[in-house]
Amino acid sequence: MYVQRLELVDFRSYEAVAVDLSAGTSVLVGPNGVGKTNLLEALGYVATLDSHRVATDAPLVRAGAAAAVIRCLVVHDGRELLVELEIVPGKANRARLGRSPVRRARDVLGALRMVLFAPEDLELVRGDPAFRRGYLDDLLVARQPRYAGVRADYDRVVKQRNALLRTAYLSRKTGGTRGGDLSTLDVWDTHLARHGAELLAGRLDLVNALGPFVAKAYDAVAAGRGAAGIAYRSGVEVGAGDRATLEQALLEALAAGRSSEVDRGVTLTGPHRDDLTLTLGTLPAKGYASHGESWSYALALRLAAYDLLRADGIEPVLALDDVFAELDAGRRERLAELVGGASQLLVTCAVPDDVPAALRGARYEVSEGTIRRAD
Ligand SMILES: Nc1ncnc2c1ncn2[C@@H]1O[C@H](COP(=O)(O)OP(=O)(O)OP(=O)(O)O)[C@@H](O)[C@H]1O
Repeated sequence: MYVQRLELVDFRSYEAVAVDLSAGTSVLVGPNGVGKTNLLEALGYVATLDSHRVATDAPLVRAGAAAAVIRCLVVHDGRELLVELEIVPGKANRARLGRSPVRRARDVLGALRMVLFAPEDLELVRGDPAFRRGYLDDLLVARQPRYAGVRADYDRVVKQRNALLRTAYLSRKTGGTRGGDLSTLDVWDTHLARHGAELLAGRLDLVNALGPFVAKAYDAVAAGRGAAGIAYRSGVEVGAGDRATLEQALLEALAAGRSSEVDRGVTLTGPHRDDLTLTLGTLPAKGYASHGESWSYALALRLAAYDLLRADGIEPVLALDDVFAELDAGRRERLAELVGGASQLLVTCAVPDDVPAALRGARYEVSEGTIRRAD
């Protein structure tokens, strides 16, 4: 799979830009702040409907504009597919596939599979559990796009259940008599357990499949200095990990935790509270790993995602944002060997000499608002 053409209108710093790309390696070169990452972010948005940098859409739209458009032509198995997204902050995205409108933006997921590694990924190791949950769920969707629906259903149930608990909590706190009715909570428990079990089963399967790839990738990146291990940490007893057992376990955990949820006015049980534990040797990576180890770990998580998708028979686009400047010469060469065979590899850098010679493919110069092929 590779992106043949990318067009942006009012996306981030770009008023209007178009670039033709090819399979193999492309290096995007330019001084700091000219918009290199913005290009990768746009492609990442098409692949996940999310930015790797911001939680809301407003910053993605060029300052002063009302909406942004990302259009990209993806070539997969010799067939071309045009994907178009219009981002209007505060509203649902509009999307087209092959020029036909689709009902929901998430119907485009799967059209472009991409793994993006960026400096922000340090948060995968050092940050809150939400970063690691996001990593797992994005990969789940990249492998099986139907999980986008599972995730959306689960998020909706948690939101509505939280609203109910919160209204009751506030009503009690203010001594009111209205809004304290929790009679529908049992129904929400059933929905939460059903959708939660599906999401949880998907994540558990994923972590099982991913573990060996993470260990191998860390070993390759860090040259044998420590063994990386991942484990899913759930608030419920996962047993054999099948959906029926998980659904039952979630229902029981919700029943057991109901009084504290009512006391606090929030849903405390379910996959939205789980985490992915990362270890190096016998120690947790979070809180123990050095900066370099954390960075190698984050890179290993992305490379493992890339390798797992390839093992599934999907050849995703691989993008490395500002990676080489962080690495010593040995690690640069090792990484170049690991990623050199990608069907499409997009690399950004401010200093071209940071990129190993083995990766000097097509070269693009990025300057304020423009991009041009330079080789
Ligand atoms: N919504 C927006 N409207 C206008 N400009 C924006 C918007 N969002 C970001 N920018 C501008 O985009 C630029 C950052 O672009 P980007 O992060 O792609 O830089 P970069 O080339 O990757 O830089 P570096 O090498 O430092 O990582 C900044 O100048 C920023 O002001």
